[in-house]
Amino acid sequence: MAIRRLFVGGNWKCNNTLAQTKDLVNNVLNKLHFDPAKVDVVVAPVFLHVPWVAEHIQKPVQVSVQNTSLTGTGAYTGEISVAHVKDLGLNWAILGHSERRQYYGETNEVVANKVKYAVENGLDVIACVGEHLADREANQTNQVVEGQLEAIRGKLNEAQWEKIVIAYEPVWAIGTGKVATPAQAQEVHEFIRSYLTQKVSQNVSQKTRILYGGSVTEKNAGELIHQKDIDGFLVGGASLKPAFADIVAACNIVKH
Ligand SMILES: O=C[C@H](O)COP(=O)(O)O
Repeated sequence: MAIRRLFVGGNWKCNNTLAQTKDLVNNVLNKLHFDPAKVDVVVAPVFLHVPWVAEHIQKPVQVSVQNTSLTGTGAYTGEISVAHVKDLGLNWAILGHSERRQYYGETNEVVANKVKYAVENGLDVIACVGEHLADREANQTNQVVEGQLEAIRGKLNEAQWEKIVIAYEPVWAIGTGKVATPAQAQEVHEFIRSYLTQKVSQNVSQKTRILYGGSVTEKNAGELIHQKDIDGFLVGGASLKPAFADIVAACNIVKH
C-alpha cells in the first residue's frame, strides 16, 4: 500500500472579522508544530482576508481559497478567477463544497468544469463530494458520490488527478455535531478508493488523498484518522478554534 502524506484542511467558510482572523493566525496557526513530510496543513479564509493571511502565515501552513470562478479574468462582476489566486502565489482551491452546491446552484457539471479549469490553470483542488441525509436513508450514498465523482472524472486526464484531493463530506454531518462513525466514514472512503481503482487507475487510487469532513473535532480526529482509507480532514467549525492544533497533531503521523 502506498504511504500517503496526510492532509488537514481548515475551511473557515464565511466566518471571522479581520481581527479574529489575525488572532487565529498569530495565536494558533503560527504556533502549530507538525512535520510537513507527514501532513499538509492548508487553511481557507474568506477571500477578503486571504492576502493578509498569505502574507503573515508561517510556512509550512498553506493557504487556499474556498471557491474560484468558472472563467478567466474579464467582465465577470463579483467573481474571483484562478489567475487572481495564482497571482497571490497560492496553489489551492476548495471546489464543490456542499454549501456551494446547496445555496449557489452548483451542479455536478458546474463543479466538474470548475475543477477542470482550476487544474488546467495550475491549482491543486480539494474537490468535495457527499450525500444528503435523504440519500443515505434511501441507501443512495454510493450512487450520489459516484455521480459527483463521475462528473469530475469526465473532465480530467489521468495525470491531472495528481492535483486532486477528494473531501468526502456527508451533508448531514456538516456543522451539525453528528459526525459519521469511523465505520460509516471508512465505508464510503473505501468505496471512493475502489471507484478510483476501477475508473481511473490503481496508481491514482493509491496516491489520491481522501479526506473526511463533517463535525471533526479534537475529540474524534484520533479515531477517524486511523481508519484505513481516511487520509485527513476538511475541518469547518473546529478550524476556527485552538482545537485545530490538536487535530493537526493527531494527523502528524505516518500511516502504513
Ligand atoms: O468544509 C468543512 C465541512 O463543511 C465541515 O464543517 P464542520 O466541521 O463545521 O462540520
